[in-house]
Amino acid sequence: MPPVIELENLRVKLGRREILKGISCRLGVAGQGRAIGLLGPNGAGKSTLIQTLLGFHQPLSGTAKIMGFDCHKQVREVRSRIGYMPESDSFISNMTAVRFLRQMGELSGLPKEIALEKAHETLFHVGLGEARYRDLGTYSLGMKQMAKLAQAIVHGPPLVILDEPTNGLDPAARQRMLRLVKEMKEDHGMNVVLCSHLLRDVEEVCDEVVILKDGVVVHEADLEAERKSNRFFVELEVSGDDSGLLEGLHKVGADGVSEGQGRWRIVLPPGVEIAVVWKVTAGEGLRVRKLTHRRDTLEEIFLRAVGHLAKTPGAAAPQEVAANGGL
Ligand SMILES: Nc1ncnc2c1ncn2[C@@H]1O[C@H](COP(=O)(O)OP(=O)(O)OP(=O)(O)O)[C@@H](O)[C@H]1O
Repeated sequence: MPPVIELENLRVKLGRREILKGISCRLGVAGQGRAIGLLGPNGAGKSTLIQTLLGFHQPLSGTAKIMGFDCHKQVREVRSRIGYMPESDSFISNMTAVRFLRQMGELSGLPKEIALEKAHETLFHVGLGEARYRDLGTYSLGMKQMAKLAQAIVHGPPLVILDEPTNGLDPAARQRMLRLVKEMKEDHGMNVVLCSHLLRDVEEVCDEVVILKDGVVVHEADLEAERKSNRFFVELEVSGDDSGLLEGLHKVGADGVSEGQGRWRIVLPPGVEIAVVWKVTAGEGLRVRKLTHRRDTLEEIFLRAVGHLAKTPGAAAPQEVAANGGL
């Protein structure tokens, strides 16, 4: 199956600065509803990449393709297959939602009557049915986000790019937005690119992630596969002579790093249960003072990729970072 997005040594220059510095990756699978998280610290080049996919920037070299179509040379083919929800508002404020959506549908190639029908249908779908005849300028922030989502999907594109879709939403509205995104991929087979600073959102809906930093891809991860693998990270504190602990761990297929003073960081591979840690420590005659375990989170994957966390468990982190679920 061909990828939905295919980047081949993509370089993009804005003004005199090279922003994307040779990006190559294959994301999504045509015909399968998958969500791709696009992550990166501020200034990494995410918006530039999105704008290049939408055909606004001519690559300095290399190519960007969507479903096999070149984003620069075949803009019309590409745009008819993409729905785009921008981060900033892009409404005509004294226009009703239904009229706005009909126009966006028409601009995306739908015939007039079909565009009107789809406008009504989509506004009901995102929960704005009752407010569809109101001017967009009177909408609350949450309603505006939903209207932006609606205009991105009104023409039923196979690929939807969402830039910070949960920005400014309260918890209930955020859940509704994420549920709609999941439905888009699971029930309608759409591919979704989700660009967000909220790793929790990406973790909740995405199947794969690509992390950019300074215009290059620093990490790609298949979250689906990571979720299936049962890798556990264990933080252990023991008292007693722990000089034989590492060997004991290796014997059961686990690995660990001593942080000194009885503190250990241990990685358990798939299929190895936490109980083995108790067994090994008992075998070594050690007293367990503390044992906590958790899975590798997307936050850790992200921080490692952008260089804020040590690459191996137990090694000192080069920089302190706030671990609050956002970037
Ligand atoms: N028109 C432009 N001319 C020159 N440099 C630009 C232009 N637009 C953006 N840049 C620079 O390109 C770099 C990448 O910007 P971009 O907006 O793509 O990053 P981003 O990952 O989307 O960041 P953020 O998360 O803050 O939105 C930044 O350093 C920015 O200052």
